[in-house]
Amino acid sequence: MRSTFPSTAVVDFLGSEIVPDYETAKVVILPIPYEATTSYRKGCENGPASLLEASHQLECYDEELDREVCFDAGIFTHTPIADTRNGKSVSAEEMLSVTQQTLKSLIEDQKFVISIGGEHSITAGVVQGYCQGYQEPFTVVQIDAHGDLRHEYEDTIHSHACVMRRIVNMGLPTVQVGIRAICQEEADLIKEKNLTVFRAREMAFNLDWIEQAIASIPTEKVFLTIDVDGIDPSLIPGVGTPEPGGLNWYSTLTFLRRLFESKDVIGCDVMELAPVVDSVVSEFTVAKLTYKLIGYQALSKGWIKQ
Ligand SMILES: N=C(N)NCCCCNCCCN
Ligand SMILES: [Mn+2]
Ligand SMILES: [Mn+2]
Repeated sequence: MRSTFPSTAVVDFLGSEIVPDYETAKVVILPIPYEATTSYRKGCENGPASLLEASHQLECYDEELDREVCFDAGIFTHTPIADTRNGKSVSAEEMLSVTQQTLKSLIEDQKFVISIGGEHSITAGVVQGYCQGYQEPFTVVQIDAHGDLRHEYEDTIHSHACVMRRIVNMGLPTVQVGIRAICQEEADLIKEKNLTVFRAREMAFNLDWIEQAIASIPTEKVFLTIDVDGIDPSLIPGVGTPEPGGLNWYSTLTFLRRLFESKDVIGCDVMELAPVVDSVVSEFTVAKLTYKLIGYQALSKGWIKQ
């Protein structure tokens, strides 16, 4: 029986029976159960454990890709870092530093890392790890309801509502998809810096948005950050700041498959899952989304076992 609250015990993605050694795994799932600045509904520090627990209900066989992707990829689940559960306090600086260092060393080991959060501010540390691990330029592609472009929010520049501003300030190109909630400051910044933003309202009536978004990415390498509130809250109600009018399931998958086949995706994160008591819809959907990312990467990198 599933307990009402996710336990803090670490469970492996998809279950321990299929877990490879670290050495043979191509994919590492990195849980980052950190929450400090969420502004509305709380609970994203429980996102990683609920996602991992829900992943045990996934079929290993991906019916779209016609294979048991987990055996092609080898998926190793890392121990959690920057864990704020049970009232533990972790400063933003500590979280960013441990996240960056952990990513850097996983990248050196040539792992494809999917970081799972936790609040979106973590992505600044993840991206810093990629800046250190990769010499070539890359674009940060963000799926999100929110622009996350404020300079600061509620007295901190490390708020989840500011993470893309941090990334823009790092000098990296960005492409934002699914955006439908921004403030005046963000609207001004988008115009001033001519940022590439695909707005959910326009995407709903423009079936060509997927090809336009791919074409707008200026580099071969991409880091993908998914704030799960970018997807419609009817599919993933377990988020802290829900916004109506989000991406639907098959448009999301079509976009992701095209992204992985046309670009070199160097890493991803899946952030802001905040499980709802007595419903497993959100965590199961996000676990499935995570497994689809692994499948599309396996396809694009040719990790196919016969
Ligand atoms: N990235 C996010 N989740 N951002 C949330 C921003 C919340 C804005 N509240 C505005 C209230 C103003 N009265
Ligand atoms: Mn968001
Ligand atoms: Mn966000």
